[in-house]
Amino acid sequence: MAILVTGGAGYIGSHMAHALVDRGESVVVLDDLSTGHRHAVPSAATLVVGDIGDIALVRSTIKAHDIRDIVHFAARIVVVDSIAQPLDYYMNNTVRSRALFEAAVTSGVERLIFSSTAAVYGEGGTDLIPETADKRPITPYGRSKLATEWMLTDIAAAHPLSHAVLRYFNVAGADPAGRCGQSSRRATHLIKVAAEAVAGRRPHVDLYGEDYDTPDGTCIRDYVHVADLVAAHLAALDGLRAGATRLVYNCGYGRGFSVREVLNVVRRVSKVQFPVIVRERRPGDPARLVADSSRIQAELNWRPRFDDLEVIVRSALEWEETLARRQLQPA
Ligand SMILES: NC(=O)c1ccc[n+]([C@@H]2O[C@H](COP(=O)([O-])OP(=O)(O)OC[C@H]3O[C@@H](n4cnc5c(N)ncnc54)[C@H](O)[C@@H]3O)[C@@H](O)[C@H]2O)c1
Ligand SMILES: O=c1ccn([C@@H]2O[C@H](COP(=O)(O)OP(=O)(O)O[C@H]3O[C@H](CO)[C@@H](O)[C@H](O)[C@H]3O)[C@@H](O)[C@H]2O)c(=O)[nH]1
Repeated sequence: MAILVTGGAGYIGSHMAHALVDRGESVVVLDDLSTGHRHAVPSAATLVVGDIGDIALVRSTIKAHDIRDIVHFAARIVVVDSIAQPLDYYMNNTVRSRALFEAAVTSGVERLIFSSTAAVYGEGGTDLIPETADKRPITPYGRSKLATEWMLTDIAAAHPLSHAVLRYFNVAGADPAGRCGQSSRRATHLIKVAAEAVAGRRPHVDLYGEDYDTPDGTCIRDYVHVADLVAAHLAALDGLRAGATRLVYNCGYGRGFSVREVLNVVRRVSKVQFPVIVRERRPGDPARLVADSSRIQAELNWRPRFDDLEVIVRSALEWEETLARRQLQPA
């Protein structure tokens, strides 16, 4: 019996794959390596290179490895790209997820965890966002994920598929054991981009907009350490295995930091004064997204261990150094 991790060669999925191996599970990763890396997959896991939309491949993988659980990370994730390439985002995030779900329900998979996003909420407003908040995504990325959530809800109402929907806020940092981290070929995430600037891999950081209706005019996000996020997945998996049929949780800390604050922390921790250039707003950026994560804390007893922006930044910087050392950073 094994657990299938789609997108397990990617940033978050590889951390989950390591955590599952660490606790003695048999892990199969399905990844097309479009943005993922072979080196991120734990050596104890089986890597199947292929597409989640390939129903025959997914079915044969489920059968060959007696898969009962799927953790579904595979997706396109760059919000601004989704605005320029909506067809690609709906295809990869929604249509191919449908194929994966069909293969799952017709092959007797019992449980599935889906990577959703704070982007389903759209403009977050000034309060903490609970799971019950209105879903008004403002980008094709957010809509492609919300459509997939709805699809999963409908499928699970008709078929015996217990599931968890985890809506991540802004994920950052790296494996505390130093085995994996964010290795994107074309990084767009703020902390990763700033870490690349510290490492001298980019000349400056662009700051997208300082005219938002926030205290310093820059966007506010809730940055969550990838190790805490993985712990939330393990708790959700255990909850499903213990009999829960549907779980929906925000994954964030409930504390927001502005872009300026994040860049200041990166400069302070790294002691590198990389240049910051103020640009126009980036399309698709809500002013503020901060989680109300009381539900996952109460129901799964999720207790973050790394909820400190300096710790997150330090972890991202260390991974950037590791990448440089191993010369794994992409051209
Ligand atoms: N990074 C964040 O801050 C964040 C926030 C909210 C939600 N998420 C969600 O978390 C998940 C993982 O994101 P990530 O940051 O690790 O991104 P990532 O790009 O590092 O990982 C995605 C992985 O999926 C693979 N993949 C993509 N399409 C595939 C397909 N059709 N078939 C097989 N493999 C495919 C890629 O090769 C890659 O390894 C995504 O679903 C994303 O929407 C991420
Ligand atoms: O070089 C950069 C990169 C980002 N930002 C700003 O930093 C903030 C955070 O941006 P980013 O790190 O790209 O994350 P988001 O766009 O908030 O989106 C991330 O977080 C979402 C959940 O909130 C996920 O769903 C997405 O996959 C993930 O990309 C935004 O205000 C950006 O405009 C900059 O100013 N300069």
